[in-house]
Amino acid sequence: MGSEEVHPTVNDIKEPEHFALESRKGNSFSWAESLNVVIEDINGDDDPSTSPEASCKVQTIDSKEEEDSPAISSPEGELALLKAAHALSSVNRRLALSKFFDLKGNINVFCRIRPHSPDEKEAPVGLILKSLEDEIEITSGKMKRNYRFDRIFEPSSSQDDVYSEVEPIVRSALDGHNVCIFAYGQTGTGKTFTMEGSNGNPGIIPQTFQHMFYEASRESSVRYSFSLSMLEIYRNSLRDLLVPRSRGTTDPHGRSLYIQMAGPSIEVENLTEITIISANHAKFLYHRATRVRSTSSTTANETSSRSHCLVRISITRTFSHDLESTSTSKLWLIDLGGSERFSKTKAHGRTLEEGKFINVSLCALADVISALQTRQPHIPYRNSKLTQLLRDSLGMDSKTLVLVHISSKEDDLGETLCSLDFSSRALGVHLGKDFSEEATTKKVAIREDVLSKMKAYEAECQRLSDKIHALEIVMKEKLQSVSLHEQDPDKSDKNTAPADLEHPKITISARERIVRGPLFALPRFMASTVSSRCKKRLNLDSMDQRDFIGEDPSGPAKDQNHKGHSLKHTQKAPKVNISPLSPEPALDSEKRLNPHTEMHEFNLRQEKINALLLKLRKKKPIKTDKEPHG
Ligand SMILES: Nc1ncnc2c1ncn2[C@@H]1O[C@H](COP(=O)(O)OP(=O)(O)OP(=O)(O)O)[C@@H](O)[C@H]1O
Repeated sequence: MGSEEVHPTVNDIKEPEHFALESRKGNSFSWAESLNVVIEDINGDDDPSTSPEASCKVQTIDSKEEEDSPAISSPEGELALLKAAHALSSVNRRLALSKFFDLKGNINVFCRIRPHSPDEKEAPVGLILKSLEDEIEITSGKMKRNYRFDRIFEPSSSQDDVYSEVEPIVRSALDGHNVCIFAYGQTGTGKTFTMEGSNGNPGIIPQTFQHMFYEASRESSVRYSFSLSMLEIYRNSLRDLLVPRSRGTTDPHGRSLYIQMAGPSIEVENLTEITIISANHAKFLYHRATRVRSTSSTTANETSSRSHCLVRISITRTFSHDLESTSTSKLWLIDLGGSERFSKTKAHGRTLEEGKFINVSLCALADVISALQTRQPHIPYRNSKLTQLLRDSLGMDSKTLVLVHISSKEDDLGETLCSLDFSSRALGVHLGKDFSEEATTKKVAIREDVLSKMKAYEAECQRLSDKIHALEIVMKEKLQSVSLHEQDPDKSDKNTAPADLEHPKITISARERIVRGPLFALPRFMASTVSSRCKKRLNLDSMDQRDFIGEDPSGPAKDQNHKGHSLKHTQKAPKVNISPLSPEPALDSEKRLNPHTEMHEFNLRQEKINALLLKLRKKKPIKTDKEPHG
């Protein structure tokens, strides 16, 4: 009997991403949990004969047993089982993440308090600012006010503290959700510091680049491709930051950017989009783009941002069981222009105009978030370019995180209260949320529990991935030694254990391996990486790889050195799509996840997994007679 007919393959079961997205509908949690028990039962972690280590051994089983347990009587079967377990852990992780957001809500508001800068000549008079768990208490004279947040970062909090709380939301963008992360606050309170960071103290944006590529390298059933766009909204008009700006025009090619509705999704016509091939590549492009951002000196900040700066990462996922099947999500990382009180900043002329535009669009954003929080039938997206642009990434199943920045200086009290009021609206604290101590403690405990489960599933995924890779290496070695034997039996006999030859079914020909798809594909370490595939396709005329591969281009000296390359590169036409993973355009609104189709697929796959597990359960322990190879 051909092994393909006998062995359940990962193609039957391996695609968890579709159904993971529908975790909130139906009973997927209990389903996943019960499957987990079954898998553990079969896998028998405590039983050395069925442990993944044992999978690396050549197994001797009688033919009766082989018939009964075809799935794991061979390395291929063992691999299928490991991949099934990996897929399941992956589902569990995604379900835990969805549950986490169910508990937290799709809109989260954090607060970061800026520390006093060491070079401030006199110690500033501070507000009596207490942060009690998730609450801030402001006392100034007779005034005392309390504000709630999902999370508060004290002045002593590090960039890593912040990113560890942001990480789940970035993870959910990788799982297919649209995500917006905003830095909001008064001028000079540290928005750019939080988003961008400094040398040696990277903020959310560089850490996200790093995280994305790390996660992509760990995934075996989904391939990711990422592309980057950057724009600013300056005085209510859009500017592409990935093209060089010549004096007096927003775009040397004379193109204007238009916001367009493409079905349910929003596109920006003429916006440059560059496929990014590594975290360093992304950082390089980011730093180059920020140099053309509109900034000027104000009383509050020497390099005050006079616009909203938006980084858009389009994440295209290609499912390895079906290369035709792709989905694209958007991750927006937004450094908003600073909110201002003109009586305080004494702004005039152009600076005053810029400030007005910023304030108007911030109000529009607050209105949209507030309408979403209170589930209004009408969401006023059209009131500003900012909210029009983010229409498909705010609301519905998208995740939103607002990081409100405040100063603890008494002098900034007015601005601080404005920012806190904005956050109250966004968080909906006055909308009858149950904030009793008991309810909060309970909620926090559940959240922690879900989060720790999620981390445990992540660790499990990693463990299984390692085992899969180890087994693939062993299989590959066997395959090589058997092909050697076929070419020159005398030579290869010396290297090949007789037991190997007793089990010729592991000798899958190269042709078969291709036909049989990803399960039997080359081990991961031999396959070309995203980066190498991209490199091949990349037009080296338009992009100097040395600019970003293996080096962090963020340093000013380096930026200078590469100015020539940058300019050359930015002359490219927009929408550079050199994705090696999908022949389709990186952005395909048609293929965005449809909840109904997803649910249907979920049910189908659930049935398949049940059938497979029933089959696997009949298996008896396998006797082994040889130590692992690798
Ligand atoms: N948490 C922090 N730790 C250390 N330094 C900080 C922190 N937050 C802000 N700063 C410093 O404060 C200064 C102003 O910060 P930043 O430029 O990030 O403010 P901003 O809110 O982006 O201002 P604007 O709206 O005017 O652009 C910078 O020198 C920055 O390095």
